Amino acid sequence: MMATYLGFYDVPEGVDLGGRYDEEFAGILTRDALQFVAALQREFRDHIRYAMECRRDVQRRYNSGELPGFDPATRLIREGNWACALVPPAVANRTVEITGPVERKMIINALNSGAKVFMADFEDALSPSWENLMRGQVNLRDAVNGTISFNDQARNRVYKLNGETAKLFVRPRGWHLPEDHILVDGAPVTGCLVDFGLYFFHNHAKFRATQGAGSGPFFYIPKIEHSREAKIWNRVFERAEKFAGIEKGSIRATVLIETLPAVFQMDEILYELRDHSIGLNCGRWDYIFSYIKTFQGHPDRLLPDRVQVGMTQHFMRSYSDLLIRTCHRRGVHAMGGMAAQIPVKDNPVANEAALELVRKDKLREVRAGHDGTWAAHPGLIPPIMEVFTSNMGGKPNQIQTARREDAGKITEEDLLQRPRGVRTMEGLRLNTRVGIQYLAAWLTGMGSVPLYNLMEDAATAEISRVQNWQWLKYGAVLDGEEVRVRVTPELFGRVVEEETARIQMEVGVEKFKRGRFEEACRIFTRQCTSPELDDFLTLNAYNQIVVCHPKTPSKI
Ligand SMILES: CC(=O)SCCNC(=O)CCNC(=O)[C@H](O)C(C)(C)COP(=O)(O)OP(=O)(O)OC[C@H]1O[C@@H](n2cnc3c(N)ncnc32)[C@H](O)[C@@H]1OP(=O)(O)O
Ligand SMILES: O=CC(=O)O
Ligand SMILES: [Mg+2]
Repeated sequence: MMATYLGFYDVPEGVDLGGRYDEEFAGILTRDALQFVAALQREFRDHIRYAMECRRDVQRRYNSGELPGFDPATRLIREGNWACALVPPAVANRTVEITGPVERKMIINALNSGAKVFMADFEDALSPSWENLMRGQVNLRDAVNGTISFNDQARNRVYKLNGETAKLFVRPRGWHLPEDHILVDGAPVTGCLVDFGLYFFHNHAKFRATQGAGSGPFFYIPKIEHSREAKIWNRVFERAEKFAGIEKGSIRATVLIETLPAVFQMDEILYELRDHSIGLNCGRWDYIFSYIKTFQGHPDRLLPDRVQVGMTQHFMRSYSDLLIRTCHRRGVHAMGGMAAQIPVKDNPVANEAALELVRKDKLREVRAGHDGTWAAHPGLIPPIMEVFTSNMGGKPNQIQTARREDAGKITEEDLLQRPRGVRTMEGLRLNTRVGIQYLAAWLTGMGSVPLYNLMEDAATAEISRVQNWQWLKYGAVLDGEEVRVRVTPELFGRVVEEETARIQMEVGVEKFKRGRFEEACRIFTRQCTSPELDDFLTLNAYNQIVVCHPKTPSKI
Protein backbone atom coordinates (compact mmCIF):
# COMPACT_ATOMS: atom_id res chain seq x y z
CA MET A 1 0.00 0.00 0.00
CA MET A 2 1.14 3.61 -0.62
CA ALA A 3 2.56 5.41 2.40
CA THR A 4 -0.39 7.82 2.53
CA TYR A 5 -3.30 8.46 0.23
CA LEU A 6 -5.40 11.52 -0.32
CA GLY A 7 -6.57 12.94 2.96
CA PHE A 8 -6.02 9.85 5.12
CA TYR A 9 -3.21 8.55 7.20
CA ASP A 10 -2.02 5.05 6.42
CA VAL A 11 -2.15 3.42 9.84
CA PRO A 12 -0.97 -0.01 10.97
CA GLU A 13 -3.35 -2.55 12.45
CA GLY A 14 -4.82 -1.57 15.82
CA VAL A 15 -3.97 2.14 15.42
CA ASP A 16 -6.61 4.85 14.88
CA LEU A 17 -5.91 8.52 14.28
CA GLY A 18 -8.47 11.16 15.22
CA GLY A 19 -6.35 14.23 14.52
CA ARG A 20 -6.77 16.44 11.47
CA TYR A 21 -5.12 15.20 8.29
CA ASP A 22 -2.27 17.31 7.01
CA GLU A 23 0.20 16.37 4.32
CA GLU A 24 3.14 17.54 6.43
CA PHE A 25 1.88 15.62 9.45
CA ALA A 26 1.60 12.53 7.24
CA GLY A 27 5.38 12.75 6.73
CA ILE A 28 5.70 12.25 10.50
CA LEU A 29 2.78 9.87 11.05
CA THR A 30 4.08 7.25 8.64
CA ARG A 31 2.95 3.68 8.98
CA ASP A 32 6.38 2.60 10.24
CA ALA A 33 6.64 5.43 12.77
CA LEU A 34 3.16 4.64 14.10
CA GLN A 35 4.09 0.98 14.27
CA PHE A 36 7.06 1.93 16.44
CA VAL A 37 4.92 4.07 18.77
CA ALA A 38 2.26 1.33 18.98
CA ALA A 39 4.92 -1.25 19.85
CA LEU A 40 6.15 0.96 22.70
CA GLN A 41 2.60 1.46 23.92
CA ARG A 42 1.82 -2.26 23.86
CA GLU A 43 5.03 -3.18 25.63
CA PHE A 44 4.85 -0.55 28.37
CA ARG A 45 1.18 0.31 28.95
CA ASP A 46 0.74 -2.08 31.87
CA HIS A 47 3.92 -0.84 33.53
CA ILE A 48 2.76 2.75 33.13
CA ARG A 49 -0.71 1.96 34.47
CA TYR A 50 0.88 0.26 37.49
CA ALA A 51 3.22 3.22 38.11
CA MET A 52 0.26 5.64 38.00
CA GLU A 53 -1.67 3.43 40.43
CA CYS A 54 1.35 3.49 42.77
CA ARG A 55 1.29 7.31 42.61
CA ARG A 56 -2.36 7.33 43.68
CA ASP A 57 -1.68 4.80 46.40
CA VAL A 58 1.19 6.74 47.95
CA GLN A 59 -0.82 9.99 47.72
CA ARG A 60 -3.58 8.28 49.74
CA ARG A 61 -0.95 7.52 52.39
CA TYR A 62 0.29 11.12 52.42
CA ASN A 63 -3.33 12.25 52.72
CA SER A 64 -3.71 10.18 55.84
CA GLY A 65 -0.72 11.81 57.50
CA GLU A 66 2.36 9.96 56.27
CA LEU A 67 5.39 12.03 55.21
CA PRO A 68 7.60 11.33 52.20
CA GLY A 69 11.08 10.06 53.06
CA PHE A 70 14.00 7.90 52.00
CA ASP A 71 13.13 4.27 51.31
CA PRO A 72 14.90 1.90 53.72
CA ALA A 73 14.63 -0.87 51.11
CA THR A 74 17.00 0.97 48.74
CA ARG A 75 19.59 2.10 51.29
CA LEU A 76 22.30 0.01 49.61
CA ILE A 77 21.78 1.88 46.34
CA ARG A 78 22.11 5.21 48.13
CA GLU A 79 25.21 4.11 50.03
CA GLY A 80 26.80 2.03 47.27
CA ASN A 81 29.83 3.06 45.30
CA TRP A 82 28.67 3.09 41.69
CA ALA A 83 28.70 5.65 38.89
CA CYS A 84 26.71 6.47 35.81
CA ALA A 85 28.19 5.97 32.33
CA LEU A 86 30.68 8.67 31.31
CA VAL A 87 29.21 11.92 30.04
CA PRO A 88 29.61 12.09 26.22
CA PRO A 89 32.12 14.82 25.23
CA ALA A 90 29.48 16.44 22.98
CA VAL A 91 27.58 17.57 26.07
CA ALA A 92 30.31 18.00 28.69
CA ASN A 93 29.67 21.75 28.70
CA ARG A 94 26.06 22.63 29.53
CA THR A 95 26.63 25.96 31.27
CA VAL A 96 23.54 27.62 29.75
CA GLU A 97 20.55 25.74 28.39
CA ILE A 98 17.77 27.70 26.73
CA THR A 99 14.30 26.17 26.81
CA GLY A 100 11.19 26.82 24.79
CA PRO A 101 8.19 25.25 23.07
CA VAL A 102 8.66 23.40 19.78
CA GLU A 103 7.59 26.46 17.81
CA ARG A 104 9.36 26.94 14.46
CA LYS A 105 10.83 30.42 14.89
CA MET A 106 11.72 29.82 18.53
CA ILE A 107 13.54 26.60 17.66
CA ILE A 108 15.72 28.49 15.17
CA ASN A 109 16.30 31.36 17.59
CA ALA A 110 17.12 28.97 20.43
CA LEU A 111 19.53 26.87 18.37
CA ASN A 112 21.25 30.08 17.21
CA SER A 113 21.16 31.70 20.65
CA GLY A 114 24.70 30.95 21.83
CA ALA A 115 23.40 28.63 24.58
CA LYS A 116 25.19 25.28 24.85
CA VAL A 117 21.93 23.33 24.82
CA PHE A 118 18.39 23.95 23.65
CA MET A 119 15.67 21.96 25.38
CA ALA A 120 12.77 21.74 22.94
CA ASP A 121 9.67 21.37 25.03
CA PHE A 122 6.57 19.24 24.53
CA GLU A 123 5.81 19.72 28.22
CA ASP A 124 5.46 22.73 30.57
CA ALA A 125 5.93 25.24 27.73
CA LEU A 126 3.58 23.60 25.20
CA SER A 127 -0.18 23.40 25.04
CA PRO A 128 -0.53 19.81 23.77
CA SER A 129 -3.00 20.37 20.95
CA TRP A 130 -2.78 18.11 17.91
CA GLU A 131 -1.61 21.02 15.78
CA ASN A 132 1.15 22.04 18.20
CA LEU A 133 2.39 18.50 18.74
CA MET A 134 2.50 17.47 15.11
CA ARG A 135 3.88 20.77 13.85
CA GLY A 136 6.46 20.51 16.64
CA GLN A 137 7.57 17.11 15.27
CA VAL A 138 7.84 18.55 11.75
CA ASN A 139 9.89 21.46 13.12
CA LEU A 140 12.25 19.20 15.06
CA ARG A 141 12.81 16.92 12.07
CA ASP A 142 13.69 19.94 9.93
CA ALA A 143 15.95 21.28 12.68
CA VAL A 144 17.85 18.00 12.99
CA ASN A 145 18.14 17.83 9.21
CA GLY A 146 19.51 21.37 9.22
CA THR A 147 16.86 22.50 6.71
CA ILE A 148 14.59 24.43 9.06
CA SER A 149 13.72 27.97 8.00
CA PHE A 150 11.01 30.47 8.85
CA ASN A 151 9.80 33.35 6.76
CA ASP A 152 8.50 36.21 8.89
CA GLN A 153 6.60 38.08 6.19
CA ALA A 154 5.49 40.92 8.45
CA ARG A 155 9.13 41.74 9.21
CA ASN A 156 10.49 40.63 5.86
CA ARG A 157 12.96 38.39 7.64
CA VAL A 158 14.00 34.83 6.91
CA TYR A 159 15.24 32.75 9.83
CA LYS A 160 17.84 30.01 9.24
CA LEU A 161 20.31 28.05 11.34
CA ASN A 162 23.80 29.43 11.97
CA GLY A 163 26.91 27.33 11.40
CA GLU A 164 27.24 26.62 15.11
CA THR A 165 24.14 25.69 17.08
CA ALA A 166 23.14 24.55 20.56
CA LYS A 167 22.84 20.81 21.18
CA LEU A 168 19.25 19.70 20.99
CA PHE A 169 17.53 17.99 23.90
CA VAL A 170 13.83 17.08 23.70
CA ARG A 171 11.43 16.99 26.65
CA PRO A 172 8.41 14.73 26.07
CA ARG A 173 5.26 15.09 28.17
CA GLY A 174 4.95 13.46 31.60
CA TRP A 175 3.56 9.93 32.07
CA HIS A 176 0.16 11.25 33.17
CA LEU A 177 -0.95 12.83 29.87
CA PRO A 178 -2.75 10.73 27.26
CA GLU A 179 -2.74 11.52 23.55
CA ASP A 180 -6.42 11.29 22.69
CA HIS A 181 -5.90 11.76 18.95
CA ILE A 182 -4.04 8.47 18.61
CA LEU A 183 -5.63 5.22 19.76
CA VAL A 184 -3.78 1.94 20.08
CA ASP A 185 -6.06 -1.09 20.43
CA GLY A 186 -8.94 1.27 21.15
CA ALA A 187 -7.33 3.31 23.96
CA PRO A 188 -5.47 6.64 23.87
CA VAL A 189 -1.73 6.18 23.62
CA THR A 190 0.52 7.59 26.37
CA GLY A 191 1.46 11.15 25.34
CA CYS A 192 5.17 10.90 26.10
CA LEU A 193 5.55 7.73 24.04
CA VAL A 194 4.19 9.67 21.05
CA ASP A 195 6.57 12.58 21.63
CA PHE A 196 9.56 10.35 22.26
CA GLY A 197 8.67 7.69 19.71
CA LEU A 198 8.03 9.96 16.72
CA TYR A 199 11.04 12.15 17.44
CA PHE A 200 13.35 9.18 17.95
CA PHE A 201 12.07 7.31 14.92
CA HIS A 202 12.66 10.16 12.50
CA ASN A 203 15.81 11.69 13.94
CA HIS A 204 18.07 9.21 15.68
CA ALA A 205 20.40 8.55 12.77
CA LYS A 206 20.82 12.13 11.59
CA PHE A 207 21.12 13.43 15.14
CA ARG A 208 23.95 11.04 16.00
CA ALA A 209 25.76 11.90 12.79
CA THR A 210 25.53 15.67 13.08
CA GLN A 211 24.79 16.72 16.67
CA GLY A 212 25.75 13.99 19.08
CA ALA A 213 29.24 13.04 17.82
CA GLY A 214 28.05 9.43 17.71
CA SER A 215 25.87 9.67 20.83
CA GLY A 216 22.27 10.58 21.40
CA PRO A 217 19.58 11.55 20.85
CA PHE A 218 19.38 13.52 24.10
CA PHE A 219 16.29 13.97 26.26
CA TYR A 220 14.92 15.62 29.37
CA ILE A 221 12.49 13.52 31.40
CA PRO A 222 9.85 15.41 33.42
CA LYS A 223 7.70 14.88 36.51
CA ILE A 224 9.07 11.53 37.65
CA GLU A 225 7.87 10.59 41.14
CA HIS A 226 9.65 7.29 41.76
CA SER A 227 12.57 5.24 40.44
CA ARG A 228 10.13 2.65 39.06
CA GLU A 229 9.12 5.33 36.54
CA ALA A 230 12.77 5.91 35.63
CA LYS A 231 13.08 2.17 35.14
CA ILE A 232 10.30 2.26 32.55
CA TRP A 233 12.10 5.05 30.69
CA ASN A 234 15.30 3.03 30.81
CA ARG A 235 13.53 0.10 29.19
CA VAL A 236 11.93 2.39 26.60
CA PHE A 237 15.41 3.66 25.73
CA GLU A 238 16.79 0.12 25.48
CA ARG A 239 13.88 -0.90 23.27
CA ALA A 240 14.47 2.11 20.99
CA GLU A 241 18.20 1.45 20.79
CA LYS A 242 17.57 -2.17 19.86
CA PHE A 243 15.06 -1.10 17.23
CA ALA A 244 17.54 1.37 15.71
CA GLY A 245 20.45 -1.06 15.97
CA ILE A 246 22.54 1.36 18.01
CA GLU A 247 24.66 0.69 21.05
CA LYS A 248 23.07 0.47 24.49
CA GLY A 249 23.68 3.78 26.28
CA SER A 250 23.51 5.86 23.10
CA ILE A 251 20.39 7.68 24.25
CA ARG A 252 21.11 10.04 27.13
CA ALA A 253 18.62 11.77 29.39
CA THR A 254 18.55 14.28 32.22
CA VAL A 255 15.78 13.70 34.72
CA LEU A 256 14.03 16.68 36.26
CA ILE A 257 13.72 16.35 39.99
CA GLU A 258 10.53 18.34 40.24
CA THR A 259 8.32 16.38 42.56
CA LEU A 260 8.72 16.14 46.29
CA PRO A 261 8.65 12.31 46.37
CA ALA A 262 11.45 12.19 43.77
CA VAL A 263 13.93 14.10 45.91
CA PHE A 264 14.09 11.03 48.15
CA GLN A 265 14.76 8.83 45.13
CA MET A 266 17.55 10.69 43.33
CA ASP A 267 20.18 7.95 43.70
CA GLU A 268 17.62 5.31 42.81
CA ILE A 269 16.55 7.22 39.69
CA LEU A 270 20.14 7.63 38.54
CA TYR A 271 20.80 3.98 39.31
CA GLU A 272 17.93 2.79 37.12
CA LEU A 273 19.13 5.06 34.32
CA ARG A 274 22.86 4.64 34.94
CA ASP A 275 23.60 3.63 31.32
CA HIS A 276 21.46 6.45 29.93
CA SER A 277 21.79 9.28 32.40
CA ILE A 278 23.46 12.65 31.99
CA GLY A 279 22.25 14.16 35.16
CA LEU A 280 19.43 15.65 37.14
CA ASN A 281 17.87 19.11 37.01
CA CYS A 282 16.20 21.20 39.71
CA GLY A 283 12.74 21.77 38.23
CA ARG A 284 11.94 24.28 40.93
CA TRP A 285 8.46 25.37 39.78
CA ASP A 286 6.91 21.94 39.54
CA TYR A 287 8.72 21.06 42.76
CA ILE A 288 6.87 23.82 44.63
CA PHE A 289 3.63 22.68 43.01
CA SER A 290 4.40 19.13 44.09
CA TYR A 291 5.11 20.22 47.68
CA ILE A 292 1.58 21.61 47.90
CA LYS A 293 0.07 18.61 46.10
CA THR A 294 1.89 16.08 48.25
CA PHE A 295 0.68 17.85 51.39
CA GLN A 296 -2.86 18.47 50.16
CA GLY A 297 -4.17 16.62 53.22
CA HIS A 298 -1.98 18.54 55.71
CA PRO A 299 -3.61 21.79 56.90
CA ASP A 300 -0.48 22.60 58.91
CA ARG A 301 1.55 23.08 55.73
CA LEU A 302 -0.13 26.00 54.00
CA LEU A 303 2.39 27.85 51.84
CA PRO A 304 3.06 31.59 51.97
CA ASP A 305 2.50 33.73 48.85
CA ARG A 306 3.95 32.21 45.70
CA VAL A 307 6.47 35.05 45.27
CA GLN A 308 8.01 34.21 48.63
CA VAL A 309 8.74 30.56 47.90
CA GLY A 310 12.16 30.94 46.29
CA MET A 311 15.36 28.94 46.19
CA THR A 312 16.63 30.49 49.42
CA GLN A 313 13.89 28.84 51.50
CA HIS A 314 15.55 26.09 53.53
CA PHE A 315 13.68 23.20 51.87
CA MET A 316 14.53 24.48 48.38
CA ARG A 317 18.19 25.09 49.17
CA SER A 318 18.45 21.63 50.72
CA TYR A 319 16.94 20.04 47.61
CA SER A 320 19.38 21.81 45.30
CA ASP A 321 22.40 21.00 47.50
CA LEU A 322 21.49 17.33 47.80
CA LEU A 323 20.89 17.10 44.04
CA ILE A 324 24.38 18.51 43.37
CA ARG A 325 26.02 16.08 45.77
CA THR A 326 24.09 13.13 44.36
CA CYS A 327 24.89 13.92 40.73
CA HIS A 328 28.56 14.59 41.31
CA ARG A 329 28.98 11.41 43.33
CA ARG A 330 27.60 9.53 40.33
CA GLY A 331 29.63 11.46 37.73
CA VAL A 332 26.87 13.41 35.98
CA HIS A 333 25.62 16.98 35.60
CA ALA A 334 23.66 18.75 38.33
CA MET A 335 21.64 21.31 36.43
CA GLY A 336 20.09 24.42 37.94
CA GLY A 337 16.61 25.66 37.17
CA MET A 338 14.67 28.51 35.68
CA ALA A 339 14.58 32.02 37.08
CA ALA A 340 11.17 33.39 36.13
CA GLN A 341 12.35 36.92 35.24
CA ILE A 342 12.49 37.84 31.57
CA PRO A 343 13.75 41.05 29.92
CA VAL A 344 11.46 44.04 30.45
CA LYS A 345 11.19 45.70 27.07
CA ASP A 346 9.97 49.20 27.76
CA ASN A 347 11.58 50.06 31.08
CA PRO A 348 15.41 50.03 31.40
CA VAL A 349 15.34 50.37 35.18
CA ALA A 350 12.91 47.48 35.62
CA ASN A 351 14.92 45.53 33.06
CA GLU A 352 18.16 46.00 34.99
CA ALA A 353 16.40 44.99 38.21
CA ALA A 354 15.11 41.81 36.54
CA LEU A 355 18.58 40.98 35.17
CA GLU A 356 20.08 41.55 38.60
CA LEU A 357 17.65 39.05 40.14
CA VAL A 358 18.59 36.51 37.47
CA ARG A 359 22.33 37.11 38.05
CA LYS A 360 21.86 36.66 41.80
CA ASP A 361 19.97 33.42 41.33
CA LYS A 362 22.64 32.09 38.94
CA LEU A 363 25.48 33.12 41.23
CA ARG A 364 23.86 31.15 44.03
CA GLU A 365 23.57 28.14 41.71
CA VAL A 366 27.12 28.17 40.39
CA ARG A 367 28.58 28.73 43.87
CA ALA A 368 26.53 25.86 45.20
CA GLY A 369 28.12 23.63 42.56
CA HIS A 370 25.61 23.42 39.72
CA ASP A 371 27.17 22.64 36.32
CA GLY A 372 24.82 24.77 34.29
CA THR A 373 21.37 26.25 34.33
CA TRP A 374 18.31 27.25 32.33
CA ALA A 375 17.49 30.49 30.51
CA ALA A 376 13.93 31.33 29.49
CA HIS A 377 14.87 33.97 26.92
CA PRO A 378 17.81 34.65 24.57
CA GLY A 379 18.33 38.05 26.21
CA LEU A 380 19.32 36.28 29.43
CA ILE A 381 22.01 34.10 27.94
CA PRO A 382 24.94 36.59 28.03
CA PRO A 383 24.51 37.54 31.73
CA ILE A 384 23.94 33.93 32.77
CA MET A 385 26.90 32.70 30.72
CA GLU A 386 29.08 35.37 32.27
CA VAL A 387 28.12 34.35 35.83
CA PHE A 388 28.71 30.66 35.17
CA THR A 389 31.93 30.86 33.17
CA SER A 390 33.56 33.32 35.53
CA ASN A 391 32.82 31.08 38.52
CA MET A 392 33.79 27.64 37.20
CA GLY A 393 37.56 28.03 37.09
CA GLY A 394 37.79 27.56 33.31
CA LYS A 395 36.24 24.09 33.48
CA PRO A 396 33.28 22.91 31.36
CA ASN A 397 31.49 21.63 34.48
CA GLN A 398 32.03 21.13 38.22
CA ILE A 399 31.39 17.40 38.38
CA GLN A 400 34.86 16.70 39.78
CA THR A 401 35.44 19.99 41.57
CA ALA A 402 32.27 20.61 43.59
CA ARG A 403 31.72 17.37 45.47
CA ARG A 404 29.51 18.91 48.16
CA GLU A 405 30.23 16.14 50.67
CA ASP A 406 28.75 18.46 53.32
CA ALA A 407 25.32 17.96 51.72
CA GLY A 408 25.47 14.31 52.80
CA LYS A 409 24.14 15.54 56.14
CA ILE A 410 20.86 16.80 54.66
CA THR A 411 17.95 15.11 56.40
CA GLU A 412 14.32 14.36 55.62
CA GLU A 413 13.40 17.25 57.94
CA ASP A 414 15.57 19.64 55.90
CA LEU A 415 13.86 18.58 52.69
CA LEU A 416 10.38 18.96 54.15
CA GLN A 417 10.84 22.08 56.26
CA ARG A 418 7.85 24.42 55.97
CA PRO A 419 8.61 27.55 53.93
CA ARG A 420 8.42 30.84 55.83
CA GLY A 421 6.50 33.93 54.83
CA VAL A 422 3.10 35.54 54.77
CA ARG A 423 -0.18 34.84 52.98
CA THR A 424 -1.78 37.95 51.59
CA MET A 425 -4.83 39.14 49.71
CA GLU A 426 -2.48 40.33 46.96
CA GLY A 427 -1.09 36.78 46.75
CA LEU A 428 -4.61 35.40 46.29
CA ARG A 429 -5.39 38.05 43.67
CA LEU A 430 -2.16 37.49 41.74
CA ASN A 431 -2.63 33.71 41.72
CA THR A 432 -6.10 34.26 40.31
CA ARG A 433 -5.10 36.77 37.66
CA VAL A 434 -2.14 34.69 36.52
CA GLY A 435 -4.02 31.38 36.63
CA ILE A 436 -6.89 32.66 34.48
CA GLN A 437 -4.67 34.36 31.92
CA TYR A 438 -2.39 31.34 31.65
CA LEU A 439 -5.31 28.99 31.10
CA ALA A 440 -6.80 31.34 28.49
CA ALA A 441 -3.49 31.27 26.63
CA TRP A 442 -3.15 27.49 26.96
CA LEU A 443 -6.66 26.93 25.57
CA THR A 444 -5.71 28.96 22.49
CA GLY A 445 -2.50 27.03 21.89
CA MET A 446 0.16 28.92 23.85
CA GLY A 447 1.89 27.01 26.64
CA SER A 448 4.33 29.71 27.78
CA VAL A 449 3.53 33.39 28.04
CA PRO A 450 4.92 36.59 29.54
CA LEU A 451 2.72 37.88 32.38
CA TYR A 452 3.69 40.83 34.56
CA ASN A 453 7.28 40.56 33.30
CA LEU A 454 7.64 36.92 34.35
CA MET A 455 7.66 33.72 32.36
CA GLU A 456 4.54 31.68 33.06
CA ASP A 457 4.12 28.09 31.96
CA ALA A 458 2.19 25.02 33.09
CA ALA A 459 4.43 24.55 36.15
CA THR A 460 4.20 28.11 37.45
CA ALA A 461 0.46 28.24 36.76
CA GLU A 462 0.04 25.01 38.74
CA ILE A 463 1.39 26.76 41.82
CA SER A 464 -1.26 29.48 41.47
CA ARG A 465 -4.01 26.89 41.12
CA VAL A 466 -3.06 24.55 43.96
CA GLN A 467 -2.18 27.36 46.30
CA ASN A 468 -5.66 28.87 45.87
CA TRP A 469 -7.15 25.40 46.33
CA GLN A 470 -5.16 24.81 49.52
CA TRP A 471 -6.06 28.18 51.03
CA LEU A 472 -9.72 27.66 50.19
CA LYS A 473 -9.82 24.09 51.42
CA TYR A 474 -8.43 25.02 54.81
CA GLY A 475 -9.82 28.54 55.09
CA ALA A 476 -6.37 30.13 55.33
CA VAL A 477 -6.24 33.36 57.29
CA LEU A 478 -4.60 36.16 55.32
CA ASP A 479 -1.88 38.23 56.95
CA GLY A 480 -1.65 41.96 56.86
CA GLU A 481 -5.37 42.72 56.74
CA GLU A 482 -6.83 45.09 59.33
CA VAL A 483 -9.55 42.64 60.24
CA ARG A 484 -9.07 38.89 60.27
CA VAL A 485 -9.80 37.69 56.71
CA ARG A 486 -10.29 34.04 55.96
CA VAL A 487 -10.21 32.63 52.40
CA THR A 488 -13.76 31.39 51.80
CA PRO A 489 -15.66 30.48 48.62
CA GLU A 490 -17.51 33.81 48.90
CA LEU A 491 -14.31 35.83 49.17
CA PHE A 492 -12.77 33.84 46.32
CA GLY A 493 -15.88 34.43 44.19
CA ARG A 494 -15.48 38.18 44.66
CA VAL A 495 -11.75 38.01 43.91
CA VAL A 496 -12.41 36.09 40.68
CA GLU A 497 -14.97 38.67 39.61
CA GLU A 498 -12.72 41.63 40.36
CA GLU A 499 -9.61 40.09 38.88
CA THR A 500 -11.47 39.09 35.72
CA ALA A 501 -12.59 42.69 35.35
CA ARG A 502 -9.00 43.79 35.82
CA ILE A 503 -7.78 41.33 33.18
CA GLN A 504 -10.39 42.68 30.78
CA MET A 505 -9.15 46.19 31.43
CA GLU A 506 -5.50 45.18 31.03
CA VAL A 507 -5.86 43.20 27.81
CA GLY A 508 -8.61 45.37 26.30
CA VAL A 509 -12.26 44.54 25.64
CA GLU A 510 -11.67 43.33 22.06
CA LYS A 511 -8.89 40.89 22.94
CA PHE A 512 -10.85 39.70 25.94
CA LYS A 513 -13.88 38.94 23.76
CA ARG A 514 -11.81 37.20 21.07
CA GLY A 515 -9.88 35.13 23.63
CA ARG A 516 -11.04 32.26 25.83
CA PHE A 517 -10.86 34.21 29.09
CA GLU A 518 -14.39 33.47 30.30
CA GLU A 519 -13.94 29.76 29.72
CA ALA A 520 -10.55 29.93 31.46
CA CYS A 521 -12.18 31.72 34.36
CA ARG A 522 -14.81 28.97 34.71
CA ILE A 523 -12.22 26.19 34.54
CA PHE A 524 -9.84 27.90 36.98
CA THR A 525 -12.63 28.61 39.47
CA ARG A 526 -13.82 25.01 39.29
CA GLN A 527 -10.28 23.70 39.76
CA CYS A 528 -9.64 25.93 42.78
CA THR A 529 -12.92 25.04 44.49
CA SER A 530 -13.21 21.31 43.70
CA PRO A 531 -13.55 19.16 46.83
CA GLU A 532 -10.72 16.90 45.66
CA LEU A 533 -7.56 18.40 44.20
CA ASP A 534 -7.19 17.67 40.47
CA ASP A 535 -3.84 16.02 39.77
CA PHE A 536 -2.84 18.36 36.93
CA LEU A 537 -4.53 21.42 35.48
CA THR A 538 -3.45 20.34 32.01
CA LEU A 539 -5.05 16.93 32.44
CA ASN A 540 -8.24 18.43 33.83
CA ALA A 541 -8.51 20.92 30.95
CA TYR A 542 -7.23 18.56 28.25
CA ASN A 543 -10.70 17.75 26.86
CA GLN A 544 -11.09 21.40 25.92
CA ILE A 545 -8.24 21.17 23.39
CA VAL A 546 -8.97 17.74 21.96
CA VAL A 547 -10.44 18.37 18.51
CA CYS A 548 -10.19 16.54 15.24
CA HIS A 549 -10.42 19.73 13.20
CA PRO A 550 -9.19 22.67 15.29
CA LYS A 551 -11.26 25.81 15.15
CA THR A 552 -8.15 27.98 15.31
CA PRO A 553 -4.95 27.41 13.37
CA SER A 554 -1.85 26.36 15.31
CA LYS A 555 0.18 29.11 16.91
CA ILE A 556 3.39 27.37 15.91
C1 LIG B 1 9.09 25.66 34.58
C2 LIG B 1 9.67 25.29 33.31
O1 LIG B 1 9.43 24.23 32.82
S1 LIG B 1 10.67 26.37 32.51
C3 LIG B 1 10.79 25.72 30.87
C4 LIG B 1 9.56 25.88 30.10
N1 LIG B 1 9.28 27.27 29.81
C5 LIG B 1 9.86 27.86 28.75
O2 LIG B 1 10.58 27.21 28.04
C6 LIG B 1 9.61 29.32 28.50
C7 LIG B 1 10.43 29.80 27.35
N2 LIG B 1 10.28 31.21 27.08
C8 LIG B 1 9.26 31.71 26.37
O3 LIG B 1 8.38 30.99 25.97
C9 LIG B 1 9.25 33.18 26.09
O4 LIG B 1 10.52 33.73 26.30
C10 LIG B 1 8.26 33.96 26.94
C11 LIG B 1 6.87 33.47 26.65
C12 LIG B 1 8.57 33.79 28.41
C13 LIG B 1 8.38 35.45 26.60
O5 LIG B 1 7.97 35.60 25.29
P1 LIG B 1 7.94 37.00 24.55
O6 LIG B 1 7.62 38.10 25.47
O7 LIG B 1 7.09 36.83 23.35
O8 LIG B 1 9.42 37.18 24.07
P2 LIG B 1 10.02 38.41 23.29
O9 LIG B 1 8.98 39.15 22.55
O10 LIG B 1 10.85 39.22 24.22
O11 LIG B 1 10.98 37.68 22.26
C14 LIG B 1 11.98 38.37 21.58
C15 LIG B 1 12.64 37.41 20.64
O12 LIG B 1 13.23 36.35 21.38
C16 LIG B 1 12.73 35.10 20.94
N3 LIG B 1 12.56 34.23 22.11
C17 LIG B 1 11.97 34.52 23.29
N4 LIG B 1 12.06 33.46 24.12
C18 LIG B 1 12.71 32.49 23.43
C19 LIG B 1 13.10 31.18 23.76
N5 LIG B 1 12.86 30.66 24.96
N6 LIG B 1 13.73 30.46 22.82
C20 LIG B 1 14.01 31.00 21.61
N7 LIG B 1 13.67 32.25 21.23
C21 LIG B 1 13.03 32.98 22.15
C22 LIG B 1 11.40 35.39 20.28
O13 LIG B 1 11.11 34.39 19.35
C23 LIG B 1 11.68 36.75 19.65
O14 LIG B 1 12.39 36.53 18.46
P3 LIG B 1 12.36 37.59 17.24
O15 LIG B 1 12.92 38.85 17.76
O16 LIG B 1 13.20 36.94 16.21
O17 LIG B 1 10.93 37.71 16.86
O1 LIG C 1 10.34 22.09 34.49
C1 LIG C 1 10.80 22.86 35.27
C2 LIG C 1 10.11 23.32 36.43
O2 LIG C 1 10.65 24.18 37.14
O3 LIG C 1 8.99 22.84 36.64
MG1 LIG D 1 8.41 21.29 35.19
